[in-house]
Amino acid sequence: MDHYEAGDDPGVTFCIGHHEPNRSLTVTADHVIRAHESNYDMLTVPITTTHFHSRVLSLLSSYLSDLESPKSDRLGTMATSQNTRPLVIPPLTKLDSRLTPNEAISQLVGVTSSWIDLCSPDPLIADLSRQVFMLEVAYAAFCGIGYLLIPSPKLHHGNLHSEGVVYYARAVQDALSLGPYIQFHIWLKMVDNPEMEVDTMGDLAPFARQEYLQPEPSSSTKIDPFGTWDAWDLVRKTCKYHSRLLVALSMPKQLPALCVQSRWHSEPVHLLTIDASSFLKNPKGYPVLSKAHQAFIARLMRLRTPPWIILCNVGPVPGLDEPEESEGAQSQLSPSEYPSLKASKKHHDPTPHLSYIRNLQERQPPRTPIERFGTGYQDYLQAPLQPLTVNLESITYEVFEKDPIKYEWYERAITKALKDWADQKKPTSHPDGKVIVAVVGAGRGPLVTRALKASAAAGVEIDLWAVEKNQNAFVLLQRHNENLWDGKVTLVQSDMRSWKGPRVSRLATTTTETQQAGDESQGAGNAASETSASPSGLSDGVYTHVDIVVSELLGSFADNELSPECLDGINDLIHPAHGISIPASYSAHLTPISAPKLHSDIVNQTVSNPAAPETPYVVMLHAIDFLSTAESTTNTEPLNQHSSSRASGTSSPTPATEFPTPFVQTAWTFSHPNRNIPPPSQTSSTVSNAHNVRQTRLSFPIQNRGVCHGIAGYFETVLYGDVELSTNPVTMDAKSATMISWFPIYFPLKTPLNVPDNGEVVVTMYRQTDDRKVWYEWMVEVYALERTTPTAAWLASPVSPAGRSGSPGTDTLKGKDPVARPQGSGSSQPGFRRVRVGMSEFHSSIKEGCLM
Ligand SMILES: C[S@@+](CC[C@H](N)C(=O)[O-])C[C@H]1O[C@@H](n2cnc3c(N)ncnc32)[C@H](O)[C@@H]1O
Repeated sequence: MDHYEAGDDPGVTFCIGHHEPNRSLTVTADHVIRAHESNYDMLTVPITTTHFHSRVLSLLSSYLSDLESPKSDRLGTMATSQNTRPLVIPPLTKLDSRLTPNEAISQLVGVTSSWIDLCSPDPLIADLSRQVFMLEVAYAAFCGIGYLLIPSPKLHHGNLHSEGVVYYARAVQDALSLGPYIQFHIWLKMVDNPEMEVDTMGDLAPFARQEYLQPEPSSSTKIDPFGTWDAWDLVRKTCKYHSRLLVALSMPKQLPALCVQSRWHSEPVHLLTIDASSFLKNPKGYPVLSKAHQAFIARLMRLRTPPWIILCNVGPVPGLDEPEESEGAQSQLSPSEYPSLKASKKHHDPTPHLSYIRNLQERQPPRTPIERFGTGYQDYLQAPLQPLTVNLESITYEVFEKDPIKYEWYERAITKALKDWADQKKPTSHPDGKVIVAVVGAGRGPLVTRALKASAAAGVEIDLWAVEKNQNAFVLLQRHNENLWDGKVTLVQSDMRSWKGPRVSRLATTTTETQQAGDESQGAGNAASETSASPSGLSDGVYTHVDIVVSELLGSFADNELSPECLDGINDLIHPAHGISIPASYSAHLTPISAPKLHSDIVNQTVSNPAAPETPYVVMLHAIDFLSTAESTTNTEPLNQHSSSRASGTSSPTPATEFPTPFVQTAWTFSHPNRNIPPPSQTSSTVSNAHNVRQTRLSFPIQNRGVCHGIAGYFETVLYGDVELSTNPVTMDAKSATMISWFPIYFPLKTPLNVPDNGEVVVTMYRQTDDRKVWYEWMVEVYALERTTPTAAWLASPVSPAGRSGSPGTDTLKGKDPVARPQGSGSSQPGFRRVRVGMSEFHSSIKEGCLM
């Protein structure tokens, strides 16, 4: 592949904003220019003023003073007409907002009021909050605001936990229609820490009437690592994965476990807010972020849409919130250049947090060639190739040929096979003693070149044949044979399934003649034609076997581009005793994933393409979360999360300590030559493909609750001996690191399935065929672990986010994969049983099946 100079990479540019919660001015274009001069890219603005806040509070208190205490009606409901009598907030006045439609508006992120409580259990407070929110959204939309930051739902009300999030979600759903050009960012903490959720002066929450609150004898103060994610999940589901509904993630001083970081990495985090309190101080007293924070930011910045960073409570923008500071010069210093605070005044940096983040931007690790190769393909859904019915373009072959590993590994495999052939003194199928090698599906010929190199490296003479059905690529093969290969290769333009095999002369060969001969045994339509430099006396030639067949017909899920069917077509041509196929075998691997972005894209596509949710896609998986991981979630083993695509693009190896290792299992395997193909039926003219049907049912323990949107698929292949290729994230580094030819495959679920903590996902999958095409069928079941008898063990092992105590129903784990198995096996634990709590429909890609 191309070599990139480090200087070629423009790197990531951070977009950085400034948040001042009490900004009390009308932000104009001048202010924005001043912010730009200070090196900020944008500013936040509150939609309404303290005047509006006071107005709502006085309205509420006078209303409450006239109100009778809430009572239940005869049916025991508190929602009587008396209790829900509406309090209507009059429209905004000029004192209620400083926002005005001006040239600055596109550089602003509006912030709705944080003092409301859309989740309040008191219908009066919830409704009042909803009105405030709607007035603010409507006014922001009127002014032309494009981005809104919506403070998070309040999760704790006395003893009630997350009960009102659905009211919040419903209000956001309305807001999406009210502001049709606004992107809504729900401002969420990474974890739910009840102690961090404190009411401040003027908040509406404390006005909730006691009658609606549960008594609070033992209110839990336990941190729930997935508590805020749960709230987000509810909101985005209510809003049907709306494309304008995004996450603003607040980065805490103490980062949560990797499994929580991974979860947020898979969600549409478009704003990342960093409060001054999340910074540490370096020895010189300057604000810096911990290594873990830096790594998390680096991870987010490699996403297809990197989030904007908003700095909060970091002091004023010079000349804006505090005009006297405007003289201060903006500094851009590397950490070593940071002056001591005690240093002279001329080094005073008025925006040290911003300088640090800008410096961090400069220090982002350069993207690897592979990352650059895949730029723009992260989470981009591509339909798999139809290799038999569609002839590839030259540019597609060109992309394949950039792979720095694949061809190298093929050459190693062929070299080893030839050496072994010679060492084992195996007879050859050629009367001259040459080993007959056929590259089938030769494309533009890179494997042909490698086979010639392997022959030279091994010191073993070969008779080389190249078979290709793409007539356009065949032109290049002819040209290469003349210019690169010295006419040493016999070219056959044919579908390999109708090729009769190599013909050799019993006579000694010469290489003087080039001729094209119709294969008399073929019909005119699919005639195989040979362009041959040898042997001479072709008319006397006899068909013989191939000793080594070399092919590269693999798809992202191994067999999905019909390698088994194509190689079956030449199975009988391979020498029955000594013949070798490179690859010797290949297997499909899978694991369930959370992939909200892919789900949202497929939902959108379904409008025009009803088959969209039942299509397996080739996709460079990036914003995903592995639901089943093989090790403790606090594990920090290095891992490349993603592999690559068949087509245009590649994987993005991610730095170490990024992801818990996924639990990836083998679905099925194919081997070649296949000595077990049943003989053709006496009673049917069509050849049965039933032997290429496969089925599997695999169980995946789930540590942390989440949503299963679909299944990620990978492949591994043994080319020859110990020479292997892999896109499986668990083995790819060991087997074929930096290979770029394939992205993973993704089997979506029409309806995502929620999975509980310590749950289990069971995937059932088929490879189906009707002798004309091949397709896949898949379904997912979700199991929860139910306690049947109380045991001391259960009481002593509550659900732990940082390391599960056991997993249910792993009885189908057959230990096929050489990875550490998740601990425990819930179904075999005494006192537990598996309960099915969710199930997808059977999905089938028959409409998009691969034609044989
Ligand atoms: C993935 S490409 C590989 C091309 C080349 N070997 C390489 O590695 O760059 C697969 C090639 O096999 C060819 N092919 C697929 N099925 C075939 C068949 N049944 N008979 C002949 N060629 C086939 C395709 O046209 C394509 O050129």
